[in-house]
Amino acid sequence: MSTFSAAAWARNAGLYETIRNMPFNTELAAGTLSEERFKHYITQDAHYLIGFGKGLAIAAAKAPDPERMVQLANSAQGAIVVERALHGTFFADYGIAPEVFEASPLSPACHHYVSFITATAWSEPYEVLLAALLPCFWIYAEVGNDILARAASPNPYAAWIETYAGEEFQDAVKTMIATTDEAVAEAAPAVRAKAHDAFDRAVQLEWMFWDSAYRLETWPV
Ligand SMILES: Cc1ncc(CO)c(N)n1
Repeated sequence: MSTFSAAAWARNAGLYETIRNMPFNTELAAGTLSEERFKHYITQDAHYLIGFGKGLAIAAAKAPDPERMVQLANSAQGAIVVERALHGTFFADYGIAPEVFEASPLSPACHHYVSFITATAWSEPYEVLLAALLPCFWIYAEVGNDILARAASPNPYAAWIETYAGEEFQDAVKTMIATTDEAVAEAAPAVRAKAHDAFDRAVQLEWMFWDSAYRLETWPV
């Protein structure tokens, strides 16, 4: 049987192609993405990263051995470090005041994604939780590399691109893939099937997150 990650990626290869060609990512690479759309994105992403960090911290608590605990706890910290960077430099550069951020609601797509992660974190076993968190790493590593390869230079979004195409993030992703494969390899078939469902759902939610930023999504009522 192939590794979980190879099977999961193969199931989502078509959707990954769709994601990398989304207007948000194409325009970000070209440097033509509107500031309004990028601001919507980083505001929602700051909200998202707090939920993502919480999911990773719960995964750390569920980990079967101290090595994995430390790794996942470090990733939880990493998510908050990126969130702080958004809050610091990015919010300052784009004129997003802290109180404006505090008062901003999660968009429907962000709310859905964070709710999915926290529900999975509290209700599902370790293997399924890792599978739900893996696309957040893996899709960004692939999209980051893909955008870097075709990015216009200079690009107003260079700092964002470097975060995800950078070696530190790329290494964290490789470790997360290995950790997920190791966990799912020992899981019962029913758990492996749930892990696939969680991975597929997270890839869909990644698409929805970028799409919602592009549409400047708000609550309809
Ligand atoms: C929505 C989303 N998914 C994944 C990442 C990468 O951690 C991010 N910053 N935001």
